[in-house]
Amino acid sequence: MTRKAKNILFIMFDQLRYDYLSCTGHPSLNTPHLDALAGKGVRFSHCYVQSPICGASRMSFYTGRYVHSHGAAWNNFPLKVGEVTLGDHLRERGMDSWLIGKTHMSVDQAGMDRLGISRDGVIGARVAECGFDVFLRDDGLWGEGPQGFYDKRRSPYNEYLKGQGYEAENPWQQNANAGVDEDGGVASGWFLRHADKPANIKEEDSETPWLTGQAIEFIKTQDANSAGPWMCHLSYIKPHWPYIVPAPYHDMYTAENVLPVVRSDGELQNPHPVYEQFMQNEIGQTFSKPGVREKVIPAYMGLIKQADDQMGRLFNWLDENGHMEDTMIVVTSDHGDYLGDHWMGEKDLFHDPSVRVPLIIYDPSQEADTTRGTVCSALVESIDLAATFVDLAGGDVPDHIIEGRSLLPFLHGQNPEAWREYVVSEYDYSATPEAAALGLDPKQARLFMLADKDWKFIFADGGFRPLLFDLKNDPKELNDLGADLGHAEVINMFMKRLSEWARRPSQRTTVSNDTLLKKRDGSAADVGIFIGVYDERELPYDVIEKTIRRR
Ligand SMILES: O=[N+]([O-])c1ccc(OS(=O)(=O)O)cc1
Repeated sequence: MTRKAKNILFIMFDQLRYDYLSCTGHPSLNTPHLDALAGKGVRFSHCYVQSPICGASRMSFYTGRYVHSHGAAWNNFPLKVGEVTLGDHLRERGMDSWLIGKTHMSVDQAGMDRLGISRDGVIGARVAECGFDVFLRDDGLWGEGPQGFYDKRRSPYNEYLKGQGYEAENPWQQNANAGVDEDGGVASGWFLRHADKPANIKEEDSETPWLTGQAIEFIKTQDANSAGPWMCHLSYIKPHWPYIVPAPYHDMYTAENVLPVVRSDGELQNPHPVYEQFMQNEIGQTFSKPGVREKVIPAYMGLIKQADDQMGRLFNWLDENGHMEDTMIVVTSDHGDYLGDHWMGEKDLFHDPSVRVPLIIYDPSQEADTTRGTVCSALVESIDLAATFVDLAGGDVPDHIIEGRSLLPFLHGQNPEAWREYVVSEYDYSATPEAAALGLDPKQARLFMLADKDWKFIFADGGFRPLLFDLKNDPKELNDLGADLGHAEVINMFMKRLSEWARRPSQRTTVSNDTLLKKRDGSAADVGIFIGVYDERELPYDVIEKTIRRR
């Protein structure tokens, strides 16, 4: 029997840097389970997200479209009701599309109201959840301040913890993301100085194992109902902040395992004004203080180690239940984490620690046997996954809607024709304090990164000069050449590419390219429209006799 991928398990971690797995080069963070998956599949070494911020990046994963196309450009900017999602494409091809975990999707309520779509119906429920059917939605940020919760939804995770006997009002905040201080009080994981404490929760109750258990339950249900084929988006919140992890992971790594920081004094001298603002924010300042990385990074590594162990648990279960034979497994992240590199914390800008992500794809199909254990260095964008999944589900990828390209040819040992020469990522910081500090109108607070293997170019709207990094000679991206007149030619080349990219027909989504090509052959005369004809004898006899001159 020929082996063939039937289902897709699309696993996303949140804020997982491309270089924090052993298979991507980390020298002391050992991740044998993810490494083993890479050994059975293909690891893509140059995968970039469409925006280094969660919400915008995810909407690109879930639509296969650039941020500039779908418009949901920052966290909680609603995704337009009209956007066609991965779920829509897959269901059309007979594959279900399920969610377990985080999407950061905000519903376009005004759009739903305008079209009279209620969330109570199947269609409305899917539109409100980014095209997914929801097995479990948990965005994993149950922070609570004087004005209430960041996330107004019911927290299924808190309900689970309360069911397990945790008595706090908000055990996500008081247990899963907090330790215990010297006086027995709550040592909140929001404060980085507590990152080395064990979280005050049983390891098996913490977020990553809990969600893994949910995934196993989901697949059991599918199996019991003989359902499928399915695409399941298993979407973890970790290793995203708060940086705190339960025992035994909290002290598996020490300051000695922390990689040397990647930053230079030169970056502080005359920096680009936008970069300067982000470096100067509280996160950048804190991560630049002595000792902070040494506190935080071991916890970040512990969270990844725990995630890898949970991958071992999940892959084992899949294996025991025959699903390693029929399920494509994809592992990636929505963006990275600066962790103090380049004097930055968080993400937001375009240095590799922020915009580059790990991507591993395991395809059980026989066609993929020749590429197992290989590394593909093609320039890949996160929007390529939607195209890949649609390709796997069957039929042509609708390239007038999905802007990414299928990676199946790479997985099957073929060389796709005319692969892209550069990747694009965008950042709309119009709603941030950094934009306010720079005195920018919302229209101006936008950045566009274009990168190939040699150069990374960042166009900054608002009248600023661009940024430019010579990746061949400065792979750590420490020397911004954007103001260097000697590089005018490279900058010009990228300005042309930006212009080419910006002109793509991204909004012509209601007519396929095939339809356009077919229209060229059709004649308006066939339907009785004769434009610019001087003499009826120019037309075929029967067109005239059977239509215009007919009595
Ligand atoms: O400002 N916030 O509320 C915020 C910022 C970043 C953030 O992280 S993200 O990974 O979900 O983008 C979540 C919330």
